[in-house]
Amino acid sequence: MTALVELAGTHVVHKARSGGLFARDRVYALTGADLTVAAGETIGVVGESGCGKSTLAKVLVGVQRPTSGTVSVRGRDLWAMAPAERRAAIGSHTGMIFQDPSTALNRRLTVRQIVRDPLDVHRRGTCAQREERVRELMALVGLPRALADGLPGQLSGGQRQRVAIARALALDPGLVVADEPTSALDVSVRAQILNLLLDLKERLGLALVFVSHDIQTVRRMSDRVITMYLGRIVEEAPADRVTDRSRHPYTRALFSATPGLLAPVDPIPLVGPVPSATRPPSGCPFRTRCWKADGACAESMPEFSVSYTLGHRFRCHHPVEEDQPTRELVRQARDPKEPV
Ligand SMILES: Nc1ncnc2c1ncn2[C@@H]1O[C@H](COP(=O)(O)OP(=O)(O)OP(=O)(O)O)[C@@H](O)[C@H]1O
Repeated sequence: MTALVELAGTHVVHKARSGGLFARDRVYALTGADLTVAAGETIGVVGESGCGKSTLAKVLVGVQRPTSGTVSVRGRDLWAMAPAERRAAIGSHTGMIFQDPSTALNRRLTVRQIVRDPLDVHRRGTCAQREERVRELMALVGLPRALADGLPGQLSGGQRQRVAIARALALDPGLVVADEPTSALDVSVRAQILNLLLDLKERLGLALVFVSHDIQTVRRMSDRVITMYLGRIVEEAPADRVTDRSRHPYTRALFSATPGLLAPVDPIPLVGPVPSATRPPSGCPFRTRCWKADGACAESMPEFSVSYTLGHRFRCHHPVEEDQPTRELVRQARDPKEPV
């Protein structure tokens, strides 16, 4: 498999927003992320709000510079490149689709100008070739030609997201990262946009990284699913195993709480809230809510273990047995004195 983009030991640490000018608080938005995105695959990213999904997405497309660690695009360290070279690499290899097309698109530009913008910035082809490419892209995402001179404010939410997708595809990138691409849209058009993304992925051989709170959709769209917790990737599993054969207790809990996936089973009860990303717990970040946690979990963050099945890895001192039914875990979590 050719790696399009690769993260190695990548960290993102922010200054806390609420802390004031001289505050020392740091937000550990992404901690030690290792990830390879290969040509043509779809990776779904799941986890609770604030766990670092958007940060991971932005790091993959070069919008967010990591505090440490590397981001390699086709084998070359993105942040070791000169700025002009980096901009060219980001533009030609990656595209990003944001959650809300009404804020992501410049309201004063026409559809034609928005879709053409990356071609102008990266000086692709002649003027006539750029116009031809805009027509091609609009057709590709199912936008009628008549909308070329319209403004974003004159379009429906679904049409605006199609414009954003056309712009993301303008330079023919190998990887498109979609961060909650349908959550700002009416329920009736969500399926159309998801189907469009899947169709484009097939037709263009794109790799797709898909971030969403909608776990059912992530599972349906993806080849592999990544679970994040408090800035860390804690599990990576093939999509057809992640629902009921995942090994990390947190992944099992997350999927057990998603209606319709594991019926009939109650959600695994977790104790307490997600800790603050400014003060993550020592060792495994999930230990404060995990029914399996013991002293070892407070001591160290386990390394990734590789399961029997290729492409499945997880970081846990006390992983769930592969064939252990989730309803058994619900019982254990309700009565932690039961042997694990
Ligand atoms: N620019 C920033 N400055 C300070 N903190 C930030 C910044 N960007 C993100 N964070 C914090 O980093 C953590 C990870 O944020 P991120 O947006 O990646 O999470 P997320 O999983 O995408 O959340 P959601 O699902 O709610 O969109 C959060 O605690 C967030 O508040």
